[in-house]
Amino acid sequence: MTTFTLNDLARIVATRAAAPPSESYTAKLLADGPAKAAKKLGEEAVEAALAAVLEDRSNLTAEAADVLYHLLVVLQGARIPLSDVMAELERRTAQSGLAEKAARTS
Ligand SMILES: N=c1c2ncn([C@@H]3O[C@H](COP(=O)(O)OP(=O)(O)OP(=O)(O)O)[C@@H](O)[C@H]3O)c2ncn1[C@@H]1O[C@H](COP(=O)(O)O)[C@@H](O)[C@H]1O
Repeated sequence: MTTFTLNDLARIVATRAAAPPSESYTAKLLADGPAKAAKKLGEEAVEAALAAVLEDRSNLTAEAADVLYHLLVVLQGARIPLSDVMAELERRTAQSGLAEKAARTS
């Protein structure tokens, strides 16, 4: 059981964003512009979805890690703090997803 959190990784990403692109994959992705990190996020999400369909647990674990890391890089590039995303998720806990969907589509 690890104590490492998404917050810890977000802090690492924020720190590495300021590193020279030659020394950091995070900095290189961000230096290449928002479309590059967004494209990587999409690719990793598709790979994670494929692993889920194939019921490949170890690959899904690895691809899920890639998705979360690249999502944090995209958020860093957009200057959206992880806490804003968590606040949105917390707001949503007030209602079930099905109830929200029903309210939106009726
Ligand atoms: N968690 C990650 C992480 N997950 C995945 N990756 C990188 O994401 C890339 C995944 O893309 P691919 O598998 O498609 O590999 P690729 O072909 O090399 O990628 P491209 O050339 O297409 O960009 C690989 O280069 C991985 O190393 C990550 N790079 C960094 N981190 C974290 O960020 C920290 C800082 O890293 P740097 O910014 O490199 O210092 C690290 O210590 C980690 O904690």
